[in-house]
Amino acid sequence: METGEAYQKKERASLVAIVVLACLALSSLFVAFSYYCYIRNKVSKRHRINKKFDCEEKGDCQEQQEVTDKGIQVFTFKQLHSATGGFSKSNVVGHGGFGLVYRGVLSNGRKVAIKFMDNAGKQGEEEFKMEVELLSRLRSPYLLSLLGYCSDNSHKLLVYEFMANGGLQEHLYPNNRSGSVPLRLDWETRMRIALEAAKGLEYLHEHVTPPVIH
Ligand SMILES: Nc1ncnc2c1ncn2[C@@H]1O[C@H](COP(=O)(O)OP(=O)(O)OP(=O)(O)O)[C@@H](O)[C@H]1O
Repeated sequence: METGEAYQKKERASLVAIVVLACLALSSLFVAFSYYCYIRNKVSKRHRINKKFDCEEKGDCQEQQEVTDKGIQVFTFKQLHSATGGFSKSNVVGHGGFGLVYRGVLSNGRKVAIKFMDNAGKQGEEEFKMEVELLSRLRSPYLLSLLGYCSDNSHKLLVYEFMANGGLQEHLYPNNRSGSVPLRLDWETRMRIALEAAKGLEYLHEHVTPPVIH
């Protein structure tokens, strides 16, 4: 007959054995899972590289378009070059504080406005990325959205939705070089434009952190 003390000892030993076995099982599971993640990451990396080489060989890299977490596309200079017919003069639609603005058509047929930065060399990569980051946070139905950008050291460009009717400024002061035909606006339309422009400003001043004040 086992004494009560011996029985308790046995019970403790089996409890310790169970705990040790459970810990071992958990650690093996953890090691196996980490190894699985590592292999999966490696395989998908290789897959991405192969795809990149494939598309570069075939010359159709549009499908592999890089997109930031804010949904902003990262274009190559080559893509924007071909979208604007080699930045041809005939595609210049304006000139602003950033630089020349070109009309362009992306490979998927989307019409865009491409702002080509003057003196790109003077602005650092980080500074430009910060600007892109700020612009990509602006989302309002009253503002033109930034669709993407390109930054390859010597070239910095921003890609926006294209305003088919040109900017409001051209309609207020139609004798500029963009050549857009002034719209005939009734008073109701003028009031709507003024109200929506004010809503765009309100968004920039009141709903963006830090506020954009120009
Ligand atoms: N998205 C667009 N679609 C069509 N045309 C555009 C677009 N963006 C700019 N433009 C044209 O390019 C011109 C210059 O625009 P841009 O925004 O660079 O200068 P801006 O209005 O003076 O502003 P900023 O001083 O901030 O650069 C506009 O007046 C307009 O004719």
